[in-house]
Amino acid sequence: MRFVKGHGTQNDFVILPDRDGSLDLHASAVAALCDRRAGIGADGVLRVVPVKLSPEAVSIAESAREAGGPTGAEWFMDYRNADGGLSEICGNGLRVFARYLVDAGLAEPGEFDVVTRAGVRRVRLGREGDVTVDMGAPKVLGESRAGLGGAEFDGLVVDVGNPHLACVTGEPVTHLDLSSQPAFDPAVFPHGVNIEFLNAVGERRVVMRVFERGSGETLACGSGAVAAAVAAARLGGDPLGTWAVEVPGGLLTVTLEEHTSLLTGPAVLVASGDIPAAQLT
Ligand SMILES: N[C@@H](CCC[C@H](N)C(=O)O)C(=O)O
Repeated sequence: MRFVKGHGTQNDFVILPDRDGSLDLHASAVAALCDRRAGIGADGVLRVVPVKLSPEAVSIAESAREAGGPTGAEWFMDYRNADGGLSEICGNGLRVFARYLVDAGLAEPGEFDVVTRAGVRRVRLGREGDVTVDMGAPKVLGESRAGLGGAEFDGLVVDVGNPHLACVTGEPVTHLDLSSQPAFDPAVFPHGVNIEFLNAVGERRVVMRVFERGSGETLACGSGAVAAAVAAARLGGDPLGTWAVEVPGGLLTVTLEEHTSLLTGPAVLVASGDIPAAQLT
């Protein structure tokens, strides 16, 4: 099977074009592909499947339509974490997914909709350059705490379609040891959580690191950047506006609007090749 490798601010993905919807992707195969020594290596997998060939995507698209949302999305981003688990959304993955569709001639540059497990999301891109994705309206659900290296961090519980705990540390985050899972309250996050640690470094600018559910520390997390901007904006007293989010893999821009949020950043395809069928079983 063909694959393409891409990344968005070094949050990297194996893209699997599944144009006839026939790929039965198991968690073990995803984990093997994402293995950085024995596999291709990635933070996650993006299966590219036509909406009409995925019953799951058809039902998500129908719900969106019934709620008065967009119609006509042709592609489903079936996102999997590096451990093989499913997630609702991946902001960086969605940019890379859109870049792949345009690059492969499966979509025209401009604006189009993509079905994700978090709902239908609009993307905007040219033939090259940055990609903007509409991440929907983040929901603040309360507060919780993360534990790391014997310290406790207060955080904001933010739903960006997937679960986040955004902790504003008030001090540099570069020294934090994110080599193992930070502690969190499983009663608040029964399905796990993505945990961001962030520090304000200027006017509407934060530095962020993240420990992602199912992938460990990654060099960027798009939905995490949205959650980080929400937490920082809340502390700053102005919930709307544009934030620069510096991550180890580069720079993301998040615009918080009244009814939605926009994530902008690079999306790059770096390689392609063939995966032996035996690797996918
Ligand atoms: N890297 C992603 C988020 C991927 C999913 C996440 N690990 C989860 O389990 O929810 C992003 O850019 O948003």
